[in-house]
Amino acid sequence: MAKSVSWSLASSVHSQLSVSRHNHHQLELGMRTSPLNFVKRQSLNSPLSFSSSCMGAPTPIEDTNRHHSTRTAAVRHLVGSVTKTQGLRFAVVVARFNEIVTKALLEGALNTFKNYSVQEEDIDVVWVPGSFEIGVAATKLGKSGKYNAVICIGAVIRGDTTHYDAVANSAASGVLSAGLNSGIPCIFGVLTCDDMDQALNRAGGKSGNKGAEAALTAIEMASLFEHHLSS
Ligand SMILES: Nc1c(NC[C@H](O)[C@H](O)[C@H](O)CO)[nH]c(=O)[nH]c1=O
Ligand SMILES: CC(=O)[C@@H](O)COP(=O)(O)O
Repeated sequence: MAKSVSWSLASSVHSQLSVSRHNHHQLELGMRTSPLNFVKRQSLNSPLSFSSSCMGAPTPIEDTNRHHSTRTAAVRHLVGSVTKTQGLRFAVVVARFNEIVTKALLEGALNTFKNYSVQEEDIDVVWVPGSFEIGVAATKLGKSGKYNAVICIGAVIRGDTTHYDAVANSAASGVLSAGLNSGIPCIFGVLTCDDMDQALNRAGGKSGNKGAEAALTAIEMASLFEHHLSS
């Protein structure tokens, strides 16, 4: 049986995960300049080159981290692959409240699925009135057994009262509970913003598209569960 051993992880899985996710984002935006350019170029050429599915000779990523590294063949690192998407199924729960924002987030998510070869017939989009309702729908979808991951999209924008805090906190804990109770990754793609400008900037504006990032997270988690954590 093939063992899931990564040779290239050095100081921490988490640090490279964040670098890699950032890379995918940058890849979409076409930006390649960064102090971490060398490491990033590795991942740009070979998405998730540290992935458990990529065996072989140590990579330059490892060499750059030699002093922090505790490389050993006995340690297994299990990481989802964003390139192994075949057969993965996703549900996207979208809140209609602040629809101008949530539609743009959804579009970002669907574009990412397309870019990573997730088939349209493997995606269901489920609409709910507001972010408060996302959790219960995500729980139902997660428990249905039909999906490898559920993406939750909403936009909570601060008003004059404390209502914002109630809706934002409920949305976050609802999505968290949905994942924990269903055992299916439920991804938090709910914006919590002070004003509409902040929200639009994160829905395809100058701060990127959080829906696209949520979709990439969903793919990675779906792959992790399907290829490494299923019993
Ligand atoms: N104010 C926002 C809401 N409010 C609506 C609630 O989510 C919910 O639908 C209602 O309280 C009925 O249960 N929803 C958002 O998504 N964003 C907001 O800014
Ligand atoms: C999420 C919200 O808080 C918002 O729509 C409600 O606004 P307000 O606090 O002015 O009632």
